[in-house]
Amino acid sequence: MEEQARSRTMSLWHREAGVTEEPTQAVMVAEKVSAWYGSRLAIKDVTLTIWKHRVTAFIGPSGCGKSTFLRTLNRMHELLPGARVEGRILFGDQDIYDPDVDPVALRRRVGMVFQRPNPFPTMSIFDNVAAGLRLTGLRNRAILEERVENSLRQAALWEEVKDSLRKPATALSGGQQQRLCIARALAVEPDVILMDEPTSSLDPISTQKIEDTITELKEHYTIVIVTHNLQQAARISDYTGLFLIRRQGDPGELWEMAPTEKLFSMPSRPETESYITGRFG
Ligand SMILES: Nc1ncnc2c1ncn2[C@@H]1O[C@H](COP(=O)(O)OP(=O)(O)OP(=O)(O)O)[C@@H](O)[C@H]1O
Repeated sequence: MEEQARSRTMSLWHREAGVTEEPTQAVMVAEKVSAWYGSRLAIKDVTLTIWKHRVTAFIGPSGCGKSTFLRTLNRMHELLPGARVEGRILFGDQDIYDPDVDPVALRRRVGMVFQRPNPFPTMSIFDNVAAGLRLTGLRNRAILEERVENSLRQAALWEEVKDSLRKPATALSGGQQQRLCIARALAVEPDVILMDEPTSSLDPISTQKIEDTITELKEHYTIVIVTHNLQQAARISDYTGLFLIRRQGDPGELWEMAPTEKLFSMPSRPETESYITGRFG
């Protein structure tokens, strides 16, 4: 019964968002998610669906809560002292905020890539990718090697590093380090990968490589990306959500979410039009 009600509500949201057909399965559904830093409400009542094997981008001006919302999707927000979340986030059929959900296990299925490449600096390229697998107890050398190679291939880094797997990760360029971090996230075979401005510290060529990688990855993974770059959202995402704040000091809100083509060509709200045409933000 609850399942039926949920699917009716989802259909309504989709119609509002301009989605005429449900394109794939919903992987995550956020319902009225609010998040605080101490007493400061940073995002308010965010409701949206993340679709399987699609790229969803979040755009919006600085400070409107894009990263905060992203971090609620794998319970990283709560790692900060005083931070808390209200609302529900369904991953499959389970609310990830249920008391019996292990956040560490969740983060294996909903992985994260950060703004600045953050490889483990004392580890080799191989060990960076193998680290998460070893934590799951995998010790078999042949399987480890296979998984590391596959992950590096998926992250489009294998050809560049296959002869230097024992070198320290810090010997790589910034763009290569970011693809290494993507490979590290992929190694534990997550369902969803969250990316928080993954190219903002990179040059245009490295950025393009990561964008190409994201487009290939969506065949097997669901990707959610925060980006400041509207062209990037338009190039690589299937769905785009715009976050805005009404007035300084107000919490961020999901202002409009739609298939990317629609959001950029026929937005429903005037503020969306102003933002995407560069009139503010
Ligand atoms: N660690 C923190 N402690 C207290 N407040 C925070 C913290 N991180 C973010 N905030 C506040 O929460 C609000 C949303 O920030 P958030 O970083 O999610 O926005 P954003 O849209 O991702 O911004 P940007 O595009 O600049 O990264 C802002 O007002 C910010 O100041």
